[in-house]
Amino acid sequence: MENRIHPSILNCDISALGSEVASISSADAVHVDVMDNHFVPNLSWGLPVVESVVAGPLPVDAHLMMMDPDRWAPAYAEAGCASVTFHLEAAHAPVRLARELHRLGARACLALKPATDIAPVIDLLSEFDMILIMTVEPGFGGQPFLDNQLAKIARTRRAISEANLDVAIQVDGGISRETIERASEAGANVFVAGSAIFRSPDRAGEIAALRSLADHACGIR
Ligand SMILES: O=C(CO)[C@H](O)[C@H](O)COP(=O)(O)O
Ligand SMILES: [Fe+2]
Repeated sequence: MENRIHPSILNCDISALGSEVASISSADAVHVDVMDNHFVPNLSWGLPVVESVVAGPLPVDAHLMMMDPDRWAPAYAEAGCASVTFHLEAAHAPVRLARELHRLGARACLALKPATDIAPVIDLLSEFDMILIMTVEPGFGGQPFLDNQLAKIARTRRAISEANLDVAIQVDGGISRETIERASEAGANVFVAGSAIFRSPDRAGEIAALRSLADHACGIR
């Protein structure tokens, strides 16, 4: 499975959104964090900002950290996001919502906070294109990677292989040159990195370095 790098623009310079996104054009998609100050203790932006990122050069991976995604997530698919990620902890009917996102032409992704077990949703994996295993508590960029999520990544990858499914595993939070190999070895293949990329003076170089480390760690050369 191909490794993908999705820079998070959470801590980019929003006053220069166009050139900030252009600076990561070698990435596979741009990860846009939507926070509602209820599901997480932080507020970022909503649909109008996401729509302006959709108008840019990269596919948009929308990470919705919000209550009641059943009500709000379909609008992000309608806006043209390539994938829409909602949290299991906040969803009322995750399967119905995944099917609705697919009907609207987006990929559907299910996110789990660090304390949420994958076991109760193993039988639902076939409904999703991607599972997001949070490697920090959602809400803020720049937090340290939680190694205690590696076993969950490995369990999820095993379950996907055993069911012979083609489901990506995304990791988000604390991904850097120091941590990406561990996540890749455990079975992740889509890597969100915010501060590691946006704090780098050479963003294209950082994206290439992360991709290369992930490729080597899982055996792609
Ligand atoms: O979802 C998120 C936070 O809830 C962000 O995508 C994530 O934190 C990225 O930032 P960093 O790479 O700096 O940890
Ligand atoms: Fe995120």
